[in-house]
Amino acid sequence: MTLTPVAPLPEHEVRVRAPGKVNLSLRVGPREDDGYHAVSTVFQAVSVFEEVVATPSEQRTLTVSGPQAELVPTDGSNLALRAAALLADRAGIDDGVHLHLHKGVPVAGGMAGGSADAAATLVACDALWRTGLSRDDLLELAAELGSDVPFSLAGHTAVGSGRGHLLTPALSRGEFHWAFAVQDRGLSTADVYAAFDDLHGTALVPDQDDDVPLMQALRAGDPRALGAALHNDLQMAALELDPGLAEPLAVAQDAGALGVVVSGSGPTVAALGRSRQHALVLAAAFTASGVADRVLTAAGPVAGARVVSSTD
Ligand SMILES: C[C@@](CO)(OP(=O)(O)O)[C@H](O)COP(=O)(O)OP(=O)(O)OC[C@H]1O[C@@H](n2ccc(N)nc2=O)[C@H](O)[C@@H]1O
Ligand SMILES: Nc1ncnc2c1ncn2[C@@H]1O[C@H](COP(=O)(O)OP(=O)(O)O)[C@@H](O)[C@H]1O
Repeated sequence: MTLTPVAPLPEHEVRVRAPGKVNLSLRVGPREDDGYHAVSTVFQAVSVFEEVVATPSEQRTLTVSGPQAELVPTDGSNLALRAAALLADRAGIDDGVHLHLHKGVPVAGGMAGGSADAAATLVACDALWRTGLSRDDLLELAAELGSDVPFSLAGHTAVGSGRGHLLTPALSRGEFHWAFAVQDRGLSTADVYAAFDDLHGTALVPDQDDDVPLMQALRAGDPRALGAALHNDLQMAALELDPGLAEPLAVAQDAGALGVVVSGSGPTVAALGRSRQHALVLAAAFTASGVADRVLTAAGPVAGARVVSSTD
């Protein structure tokens, strides 16, 4: 009798992709007693992705690759490891996991890369460990990890209230095309909110009615109207901390962007194009003028954190 060698089973591996975001509108109210500002924001998930690969392991460990990987902490402060620990705790699991993050979203760039890693890790470990938690349970854990994490899980287009963590899906037609001017230097979200307080003192409570034209532009799939309605209350604070951001803002305007805005707390600058082709023209203008360390193009909206492959 001859024995046919059996190929080893592939190691169980779950691969999840989660998108970055741009805040189409970010309206900031006063700082509340919990230290957070009440916000009203309209998020759009864009096709710049983080990928998280989760495999079983004795310990909980992490490796990182991609542009700016050296800027990402690999200790317990990493949002992905915090997400795995929180999920294990809530689900009563003490399995280890190895997480590999491949970063496509700028680090500390105002596009929620860390939040995307956390959301992707919740989805990956939930699948690996078969926790049986519901989507709503995962959204609750996401909100504990950070204000932007629920949106990274949900994706598409949504209005965020509270700290930005309470989401209402918003209607949006068609695709919008963006060019992003990315900087190697990051901006700390906490510092930008503190600079906002210094500039504005007692901010007004944000009013969602201010975003009616923006919501109409989304429903109509009208990039010109969307460009005119882009708004970011943190932009002045980001410019105060990083005056050099005036340059990519001006370059995009001169190159005919339909609208240009600092993404979230910055320093990434987002420029809206008329079409995919026009977004490439805007990206070329960023590159030619030397105002960005890296340039990306992307389309939105796209889905939130999703399993892309699983060996089991
Ligand atoms: C500005 C925004 C816009 O979407 O995104 P980023 O630019 O960071 O991507 C968000 O409000 C950031 O969300 P996120 O990055 O998840 O922040 P968190 O970890 O929750 O908070 C980091 C710090 O930011 C400040 N913070 C955050 C959210 C909020 N509504 N008010 C705040 O004052 C607090 O000082 C907090 O300690
Ligand atoms: N998985 C992660 N990826 C990136 N940064 C992380 C991660 N976990 C923790 N951090 C820390 O969070 C900071 C902000 O991260 P990031 O989410 O990229 O930016 P932003 O909040 O501007 O969207 C980083 O400077 C880094 O110190």
